[in-house]
Amino acid sequence: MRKIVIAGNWKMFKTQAETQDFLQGFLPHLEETPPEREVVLCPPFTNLNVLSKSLHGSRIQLGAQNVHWEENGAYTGEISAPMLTELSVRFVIVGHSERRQYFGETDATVNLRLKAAQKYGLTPILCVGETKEQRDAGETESLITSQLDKDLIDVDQNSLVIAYEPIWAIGTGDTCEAQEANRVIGLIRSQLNNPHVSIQYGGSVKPNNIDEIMAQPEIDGALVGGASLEPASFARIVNYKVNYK
Ligand SMILES: O=C(CO)COP(=O)(O)O
Repeated sequence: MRKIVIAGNWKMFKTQAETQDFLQGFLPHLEETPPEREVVLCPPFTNLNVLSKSLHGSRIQLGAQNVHWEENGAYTGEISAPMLTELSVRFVIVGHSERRQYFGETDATVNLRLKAAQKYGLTPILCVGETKEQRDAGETESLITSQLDKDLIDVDQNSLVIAYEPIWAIGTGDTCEAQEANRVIGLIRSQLNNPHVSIQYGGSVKPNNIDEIMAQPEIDGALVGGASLEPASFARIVNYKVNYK
């Protein structure tokens, strides 16, 4: 069964105090959220502890934004999978384009991180997607195929979420047309060997486009950046309406 997974990627936003304010505004809205929708928050590492206590017993799942492939060691600035699972973290974003672009993440290190996450019972959210230049050059399909081929070597597709995040749509307000996102996600699905993998769309998901995005048959959820920082807008996203016309 493909699950619906709506995840907020907070990137490098929110102190612990701001996180508490967010929860106060956001949690009441979850009463309207259909139970089959998984709601995930991926805050900065520094907020995981406070969230793991505040969310105990709540339906919100915790996610991290990165994980190292070793269990421990001399890797200044990195966090390991056992450190995350101790805080009840269930998901981890791996291979986000900002990690690939600014921090030297490669398909080889993405692959190591995916396998380490799974080894410790974390469900990775693998991000793939093309730049504007690659899209304009007609390279979207080949780029995504290459990312999937390399990233998923020896990765268990029974415990995996994929996010299609076209880089040109991230933080730009320039959303990928819902039908086009649906087409690319269908293509990603055709390259997997497990039909039950949930595949999200990410890139300028907002309250005013979530209904159309979620109406697409191939799209199983969303990875939301900016619009997940504000309680009312993230609430509208997780409470998307299914009767979109
Ligand atoms: O990168 C993203 C989620 O991982 C998308 O960010 P925005 O929703 O701010 O475009």
